[in-house]
Amino acid sequence: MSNRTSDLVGQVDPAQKFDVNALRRYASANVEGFPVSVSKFAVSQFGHGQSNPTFLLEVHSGPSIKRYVLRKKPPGKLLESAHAVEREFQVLHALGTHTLVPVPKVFCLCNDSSVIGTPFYIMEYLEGRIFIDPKLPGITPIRRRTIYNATAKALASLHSADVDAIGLGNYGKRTHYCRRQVERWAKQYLVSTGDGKSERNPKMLELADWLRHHIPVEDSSGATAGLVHGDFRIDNLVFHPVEDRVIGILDWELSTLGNQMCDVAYSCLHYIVNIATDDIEENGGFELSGFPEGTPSLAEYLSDYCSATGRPWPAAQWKFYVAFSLFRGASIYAGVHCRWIMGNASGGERARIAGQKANSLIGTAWSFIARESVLPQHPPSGKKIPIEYKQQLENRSQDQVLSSGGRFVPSQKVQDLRDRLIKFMDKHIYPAENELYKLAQSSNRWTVHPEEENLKELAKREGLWNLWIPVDSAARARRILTGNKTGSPVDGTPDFLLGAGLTNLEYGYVCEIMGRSVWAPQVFNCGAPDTGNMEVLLRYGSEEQIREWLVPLLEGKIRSGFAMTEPQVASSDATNIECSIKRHGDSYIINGRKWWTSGAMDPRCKILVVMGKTDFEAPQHKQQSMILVDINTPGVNIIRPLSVFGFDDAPHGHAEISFENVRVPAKNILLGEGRGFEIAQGRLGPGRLHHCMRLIGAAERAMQMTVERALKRQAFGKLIAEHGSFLSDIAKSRIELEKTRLLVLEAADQLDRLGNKNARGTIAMAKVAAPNMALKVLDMAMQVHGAAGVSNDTILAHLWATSRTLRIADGPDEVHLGTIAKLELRRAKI
Ligand SMILES: Cc1cc2nc3c(=O)[nH]c(=O)nc-3n(C[C@H](O)[C@H](O)[C@H](O)COP(=O)(O)OP(=O)(O)OC[C@H]3O[C@@H](n4cnc5c(N)ncnc54)[C@H](O)[C@@H]3O)c2cc1C
Repeated sequence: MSNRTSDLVGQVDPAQKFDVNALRRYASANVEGFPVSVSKFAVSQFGHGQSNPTFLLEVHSGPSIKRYVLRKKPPGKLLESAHAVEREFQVLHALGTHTLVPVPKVFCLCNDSSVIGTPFYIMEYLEGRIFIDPKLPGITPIRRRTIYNATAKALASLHSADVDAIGLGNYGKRTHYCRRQVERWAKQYLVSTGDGKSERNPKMLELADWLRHHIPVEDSSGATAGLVHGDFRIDNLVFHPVEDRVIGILDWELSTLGNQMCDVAYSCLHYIVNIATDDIEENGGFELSGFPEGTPSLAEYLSDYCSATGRPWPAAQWKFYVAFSLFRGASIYAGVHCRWIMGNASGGERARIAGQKANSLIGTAWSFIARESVLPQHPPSGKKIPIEYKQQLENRSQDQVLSSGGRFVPSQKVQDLRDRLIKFMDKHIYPAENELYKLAQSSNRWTVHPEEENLKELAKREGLWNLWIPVDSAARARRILTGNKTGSPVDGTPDFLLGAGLTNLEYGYVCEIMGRSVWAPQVFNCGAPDTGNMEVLLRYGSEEQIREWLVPLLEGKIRSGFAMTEPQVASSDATNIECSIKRHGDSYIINGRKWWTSGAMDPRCKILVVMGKTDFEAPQHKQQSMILVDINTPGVNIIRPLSVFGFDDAPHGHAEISFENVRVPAKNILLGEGRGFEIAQGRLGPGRLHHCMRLIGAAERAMQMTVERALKRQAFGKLIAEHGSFLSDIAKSRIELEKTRLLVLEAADQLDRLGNKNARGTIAMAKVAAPNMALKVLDMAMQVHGAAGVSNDTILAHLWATSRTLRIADGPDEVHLGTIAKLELRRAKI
């Protein structure tokens, strides 16, 4: 069984209390995005872990609650070089900024002890699961293997960090790590034991001698050197709330540069000894007490690590590394016990038995040294990959399209962007979903959650911004904004606003990831209807329109709406539209009624693209025009928000709006009178495909949730995953999803190569196929989730409602089917 991170907190230990008001003042001045008006500031303490006291900060501001984690040095006199929170901050900052190693984001470091008594830092709170017991009780055997594999991969990822490239080149000395460590922990042991302290064990001093004489040669060459975590155990990892992958590696107090095999051995100690917090028995590890079903053997775990890092098999040196880890553990426990005796250990009563645990580890080290063989000469054969491991590899290939060639294989650049997006979603979007929903369901629903704006800034900084902008449209904007005739990037241009230079096909691979959450697209400034409206301005906007409206939209400072559909006429046929746009001197006067103007309820919405008729007598497709209307213009009346199966999509919303004698400057017309249809075609092609791409992501999330659920829940004596009907449903869903993904990518590719008009048939096919596929997959997912699936406790119902609207919005299925059929018949006639 796992613990939710939030379950591990309790009241603050009286010995650890500090000035909460001083902390609050400091945080509001130094933590970016810290709420301005705080109604309640609650502090609780994490009970798990015994070294640097760690606290949960809950900051209430109106209906929203933000959570942070604070880590500080313990109060009182401390052992030299221990509890270095400054170093923890440094390593977390470097890894979080420059690598994909899963770590919580850090906000600020305070070295000033006058604030709360000791230095401290504040970091992101990760909502997830922590497995305190390495036996993983309550977890199905097949998931145990995945969790262990994820652990080996997390260790491999941190060991693969290029410390010189990320500013940690001087974080420690790389060579002779073990030699220095043996001396350090021997010395620490002496300091912690003796008169009036923990009782000294002579076997520990002998153990230090044995280690001094068996240090591996690689320790002096630095061959196994790099970033070392120093306390890498499964209970220092936060796993995703439902998925079996690591989202955060915690507790970096002992990190440094050095011999990474020490980390590896330490992460395996539960195979050798029972390190459960309140058990002091010797030699009680998995190898003796038995493996919980599904757990990989030590050799299999090591082999996972070695293949992820490309490390040689460590059979020859293994005895040293394990003995050293036990030795170091014993010294740490002796230190904890010593601090308990002196009355300043965080971790309270558990610290009391730490002296006995130290002796137990010393005893285990000597029995391990006495063993004849500690590891097979070679890693286990890779021939028999367990089914669940295979499954994980297959899952991986859904997220990491392997670059082994083929037509729809993204470039390295796109793959990198995709990886970064996946990490961003894991770290920031999924954990924020609940908070965002809470506000969207409260009486303040039509306000923007500050976290959404914070995430936008973060996405901008990480270069995950405006990725939807096609290369050609970016070039036009660049030409207009910089006067550079070639449209190629030049120094000083606002280039970060103009996307990553992706084609529509390339965008398909990344947009799909955003579609996994209804909240994600706008965080990356890639949400509808803004992208369609920005596309209109990029392609057809005058220089003045671009400067006034496009730039703030690209910056994400404002949002927009697209007002075409009207309640009184069948708007799937836009020739029916009745809204009038009449020229009067230097102005146009607009009169009409629109509904389903998405985004118009959003307080950030400042501009509407309105479609209406400038000439009711002109040929049928020349009557319509599009015009820009500032939403604050007199006569623009927001009548009500509409809802979809009860979801009003606050704060974005879908508005009914009346336009009563709305006067706008004539220069607001787009492209010219009678050009509305032409613009609509340009707007709708890519916009439709974006919907399809996001629907692939929604279906992919549903598949993932379905599988996870089916592997956890039992009905009639077996897992849902073991029932035949489920197997058939999930397989069929996968077929549907993959077919549709290929069709959507094909349409995007045709859009790039053939243009909007010539790609329209395939775009229409994708527009019909994608929502219908997503609905089927989501329906299956809801079925597997039972009643929970149709409730708002999972995201499935909202994703289903959104997918259902896309059989109507941006053209009902029948209209697209008509287009496909017409083209098919025309082809037959040729
Ligand atoms: C959540 C949501 C968001 C939206 N956002 C926007 C927005 O931001 N801006 C905007 O302007 N509009 C928006 N819309 C409106 C949407 O684009 C229209 O609803 C859509 O174009 C259909 O128009 P209509 O509702 O008038 O249906 P109608 O045109 O009345 O059509 C009703 C039905 O008639 C049938 N039908 C229509 N044409 C044919 C045909 N050729 N052959 C056979 N049967 C046919 C279909 O079954 C169709 O569903 C949104 C809609 C929803 C649900």
